[in-house]
Amino acid sequence: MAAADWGGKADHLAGERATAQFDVDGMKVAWAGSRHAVEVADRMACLVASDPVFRKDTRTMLSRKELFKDTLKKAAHAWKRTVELHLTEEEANLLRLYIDQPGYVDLHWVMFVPAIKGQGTEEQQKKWLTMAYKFQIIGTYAQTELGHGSNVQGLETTATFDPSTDEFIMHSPTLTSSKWWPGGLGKTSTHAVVYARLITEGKDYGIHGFIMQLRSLDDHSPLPGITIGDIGGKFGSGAYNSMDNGVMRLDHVRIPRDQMLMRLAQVTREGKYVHSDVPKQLLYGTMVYVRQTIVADASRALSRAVCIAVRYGAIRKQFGSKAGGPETQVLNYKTQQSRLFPFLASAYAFRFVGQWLKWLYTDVTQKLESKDFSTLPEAHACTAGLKSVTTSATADAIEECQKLCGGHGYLNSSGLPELFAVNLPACTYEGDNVVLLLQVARFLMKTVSQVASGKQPVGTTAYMGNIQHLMQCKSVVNTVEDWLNPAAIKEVFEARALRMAVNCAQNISKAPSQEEGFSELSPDLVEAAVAHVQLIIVTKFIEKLQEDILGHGVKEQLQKLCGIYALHLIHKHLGDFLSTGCVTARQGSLANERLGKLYAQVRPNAVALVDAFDYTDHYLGSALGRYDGDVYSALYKEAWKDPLNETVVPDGYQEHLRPLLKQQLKLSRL
Ligand SMILES: CCCCCCCCCCCCCCC/C=C/C(=O)SCCNC(=O)CCNC(=O)[C@H](O)C(C)(C)COP(=O)(O)OP(=O)(O)OC[C@H]1O[C@@H](n2cnc3c(N)ncnc32)[C@H](O)[C@@H]1OP(=O)(O)O
Ligand SMILES: Cc1cc2nc3c(=O)[nH]c(=O)nc-3n(C[C@H](O)[C@H](O)[C@H](O)COP(=O)(O)OP(=O)(O)OC[C@H]3O[C@@H](n4cnc5c(N)ncnc54)[C@H](O)[C@@H]3O)c2cc1C
Repeated sequence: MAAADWGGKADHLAGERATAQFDVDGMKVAWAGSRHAVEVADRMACLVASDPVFRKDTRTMLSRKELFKDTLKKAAHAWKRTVELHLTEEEANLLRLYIDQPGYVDLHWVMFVPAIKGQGTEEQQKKWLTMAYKFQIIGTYAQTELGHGSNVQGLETTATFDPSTDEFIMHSPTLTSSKWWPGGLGKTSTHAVVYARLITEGKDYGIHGFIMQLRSLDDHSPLPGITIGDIGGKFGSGAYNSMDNGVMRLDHVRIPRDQMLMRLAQVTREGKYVHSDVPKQLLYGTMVYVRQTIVADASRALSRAVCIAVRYGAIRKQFGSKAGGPETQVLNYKTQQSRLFPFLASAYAFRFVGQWLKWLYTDVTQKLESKDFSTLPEAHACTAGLKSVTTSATADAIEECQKLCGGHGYLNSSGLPELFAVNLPACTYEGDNVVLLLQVARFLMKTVSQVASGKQPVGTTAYMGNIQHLMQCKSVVNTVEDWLNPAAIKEVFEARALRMAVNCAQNISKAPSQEEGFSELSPDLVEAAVAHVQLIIVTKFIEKLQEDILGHGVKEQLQKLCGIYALHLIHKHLGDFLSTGCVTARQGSLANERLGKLYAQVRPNAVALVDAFDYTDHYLGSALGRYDGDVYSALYKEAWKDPLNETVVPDGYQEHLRPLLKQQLKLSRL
C-alpha cells in the first residue's frame, strides 16, 4: 500500500526488498491484528494522504498562530469528511490518527467523552454525550493545576455546594490552583470535565469531576468568572505546538448541582454526600483508559522512527573496502545493527503487548459493569507500568534514531525531530513515568506479602506463586542455541523480576516503618517494577508466537525479533541478572553471542520488516524514510521549501549584514 502514494517510480530499495525471506502481506496482518485492520487502515491512510488539506510537509515552518489555525482547519475538514462518508468510529479514529497533528479533538474523544462515560450517570451521559458525539460542544479534561499534577489528591480547585440555589460554586482559591495544561482548553474547548475538591455541609470530600461550560456557544467568549488562555510555546517546532494547552482560573462560577458527575458519588438536594458502593479509584478510570491507548501510540511512534532509520540506513553509504570496492551501506555496520535492531524488535513487542492490553482493558471493563472490581488493581498496575516502560523506551529510541541517521536525521525534513518532540511528553502526561512505576511497585509489594501469607497470585503476577522454584533456580542455558528456547528466556525474566521484588520487600521490612522503607528504597522499587513490566512484554511476545500466524516465514521472523527483544534486555540489564544470580557471566556472554547471530539473520529482512508497518509516505513525513528510498532528491527538494529560501538575499541584509561587511572592509583598507 505504501507504494500507492509512491507512484511507481524507481525503487532504490528494490534490492533490499528482494532479499526478504517472508511474506510481507502476512506480516502486515500480524502487525495490524487482522486482515480487516490492514484494509481499514489502508483506506484511511490513503484518504488522508490524497487530500491536500491534510498536507503537513511545511508544518515545522509555520508560526504558532498559523499552525494553530491549520489544526482547526484540519479538524473541521476531518469532521466534514467523517460525516459525508458516514465513517464508522473505527474509521474516524484512524482518520484522526493519520492526520497526525495533535489537537483539541484528541482530548475531546480520548478524555472528555470517556470521563463522562465512566463517571456520569445514565441521564448525564444521555444529555452530554449526545451533544459531544455531534460536536455541538467541544470538551477537555481539566485535572492538572499549576501547583499539582502527579498528586491528584493535592488539587486545590474547590466546588462548594450552595443548597440555597442548588448549585456548586467553582473557584480557584490560589494561583497554584489555576488549571494548567489541559489540551484544547487554551482556545478551543467550550466545555470541560473539571476536577475539584467537593465541599458540602462544611466538609471536604476530596476530588470529584464536574462538567462545566467554559465558553459561549454563540461567540466563543469565556463565560463570566472564567479567565482562560494558552500556556505558551512548547518543545520543538511544529510538534505539540498545534495543541492549545490551557490555563484557567475560576472566580466563584456557579453550575447546577446535576453537573457533578454522579455515578461514583452524589450530593442530594439537601447537600448530603452519598458514596456509591463502587471503589473510589474509579475516579481515576479515564486515566487507566488513556494509559492503555498510549501503549499503542508508543509502538506506532517507535515503528515510525525505526522505519525511517532502517530505510535510510540501507541507502546511506560511508567508506569503502580498502581495495577500492563499493562503499558500505551504513546498515551493514554491526554497530548500527546492534543499536537499531533492538528498536525494531521493541516496536513489534510493544505492538503485541498493546493489543493484549486492549483486551485486558475490555475484559476489566466488562467485569466492572457486573460489579466485579477484583481485577482493578492489576489493570491499574499493567496500564501504568506498560505506559511507563513503552513511552520511556520510545522517546529514547527516537532520539537514538536521529543519531543513527547522522546529520540528516537532525533536519526537520527527516521527520525525526517532530516525532521526538510529539512523543517525549508521553513520558509525563497521563502520569509521570517514575510516579507510575512506583504505583506498580506498590502493587508488587502487596502481592509479595500476599504470597508470603499463602495467597495464590493470578494474572500477570501468577509467576510469583512459583516462588520456591524461582528464588533458587539456575538457568539451564549452556550453549548459544539454548538461548533460542522461550521457556529458558521466560524463566530468567521471571526469576529476575521476583528476586528484585522480594529483595525490595525484605529491605522495606527492615525500615522503621513501611512508608520510610518504601521511600528509602524507591530507586530499587522502580527497577523492580521495570523488571516486572519487561517480563510482561516478553511473555506476551512469546504467547503471540503460540497463536496461528499465517504467511510464509512470518512466524520465523517474529521468533527472531522476540529473541532480540528478550536478549537485548538481558544484555542491557546484565547487572540485574547477575546480581540476582539468575544468569552467570558465561550465560550472559552466550546471550550476547546469540544476539549477534540474530542481528545477522534479521539484516536481509530489515527493510521488509519495516514495510510491514504499512505506512504511507504522507504519514511517515520523512525525506529519509521514503518508500522508494530516493532520499537525496527528497532532501534537496525539501530544503528549498524553507522560508529562508524565499529570497536569494535574506531579509536583514540591508540593515545588519551589509553595514557590517562594509565597515570591516573600510577598516581593512585603513
Ligand atoms: C486508534 C485511535 C487513534 C486515536 C488518535 C491518536 C491520538 C492519540 C491522542 C493521545 C492523546 C493523549 C493526550 C494526553 C493528554 C494528557 C492528559 C493528562 O495528562 S490528564 C492528567 C493525568 N494525570 C495523571 O495521570 C496524574 C497521575 N497521578 C495519579 O494517577 C494518582 O494521583 C496517583 C496514582 C499517582 C496517586 O494517587 P493517590 O490517590 O494519592 O493514590 P495512592 O498512591 O494513595 O493510591 C490509592 C489507591 O488507589 C490505587 N490507584 C491509584 N490510581 C489508580 C487507578 N488509576 N486505577 C485504579 N486504582 C488506582 C492505588 O493503587 C492505591 O491502591 P491501594 O489498594 O490503596 O494500594
Ligand atoms: C503535553 C502535555 C499535555 C498534557 N495534557 C493534560 C491534559 O489534557 N489535562 C490535564 O489535566 N493534564 C495534562 N497534562 C499534565 C500532566 O498530566 C502532568 O504534567 C503529569 O501528570 C505530571 O505531573 P507534574 O507536571 O505535576 O509533574 P511533577 O509531579 O511535578 O513531577 C516533577 C518531577 O518530580 C518527580 N516526582 C513527583 N512525585 C514523585 C514521587 N511521589 N516520587 C518520586 N518522584 C516524584 C517526577 O518523577 C518528576 O521528575 C499534560 C502535560 C503535558 C506535558
